[in-house]
Amino acid sequence: MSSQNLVTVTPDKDNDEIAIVTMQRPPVNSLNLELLQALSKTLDELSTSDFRAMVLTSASPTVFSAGLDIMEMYKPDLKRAEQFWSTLQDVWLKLFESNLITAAAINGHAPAGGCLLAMSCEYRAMVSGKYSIGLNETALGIVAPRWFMDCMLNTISQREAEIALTTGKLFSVEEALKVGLIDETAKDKEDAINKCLGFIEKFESIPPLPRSMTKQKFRANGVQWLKANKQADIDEFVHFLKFPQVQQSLEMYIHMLKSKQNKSE
Ligand SMILES: CCCCCCCC/C=C\CC(=O)SCCNC(=O)CCNC(=O)[C@H](O)C(C)(C)COP(=O)(O)OP(=O)(O)OC[C@H]1O[C@@H](n2cnc3c(N)ncnc32)[C@H](O)[C@@H]1OP(=O)(O)O
Repeated sequence: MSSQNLVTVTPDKDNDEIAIVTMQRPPVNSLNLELLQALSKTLDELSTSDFRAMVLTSASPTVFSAGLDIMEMYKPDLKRAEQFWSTLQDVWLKLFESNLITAAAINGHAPAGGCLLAMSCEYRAMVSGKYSIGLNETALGIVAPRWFMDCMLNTISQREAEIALTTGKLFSVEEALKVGLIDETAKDKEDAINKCLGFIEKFESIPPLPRSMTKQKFRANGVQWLKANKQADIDEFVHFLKFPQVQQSLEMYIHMLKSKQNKSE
């Protein structure tokens, strides 16, 4: 699939000022460099378009996004790893600070980087079922960067976030609702999108500029650090990937994912 098709933008059928942004990198929307570049380009285009709101969702029937593509971190080409991390930073900044009203229709699992994308939006509706969401990095032997933590702190309490991150917790849908990691549950993807549209409707009579400026002021603390430390954060990521223990943990995790597949055959 060409990178142009990795993300689609469709106006909502009843309101052409709302963009339905769909990630479609089968099977699990793992965030590789090309999907991140497609997301980054889409966010640039939306920021200068007539759209005033967006709903982020996925074309997969059971996965919103499986997070970062582990193959980008396992035995990486270091130049590509730099570009990969820099693009992830850009996607986060563009989504977290977007002028648009942003909502996520989480139609399946959203671990790690998938959770980050959802938390970067202003509102989350998640389909009920045996899905999970959270920042599970420590369970994989890796450390979520500071700005992932800041993003979670914009969503749930510091205490819940610290316990969740240190234990690598993946929340069930019900648990996520209880701590406020998601705002509502939905019965299916269509219902999740409708709930996002309901959230967007709240701003019908609010002028867009003061709205987005207010949002950005709330979010400024989280983004200031990354803006001031972008290159240091990239260097830390690349340095981190060079540790043999990190590569071993990733190898074991990849093995676990593949053997899980074999077991169910
Ligand atoms: C600056 C300081 C240092 C910073 C250090 C790094 C910080 C890194 C920050 C974020 C990290 C991440 O985002 S890591 C990714 C974390 N993601 C996960 O743990 C999820 C892993 N996947 C799953 O649990 C499941 O796949 C699923 C629940 C999402 C879906 O399950 P399902 O049964 O539907 O699908 P399969 O498990 O059979 O998977 C299908 C297929 O996809 C491959 N796969 C799954 N996830 C990933 C992934 N994240 N990256 C790459 N590939 C993935 C899986 O292996 C299967 O592949 P094959 O069909 O080839 O076997």
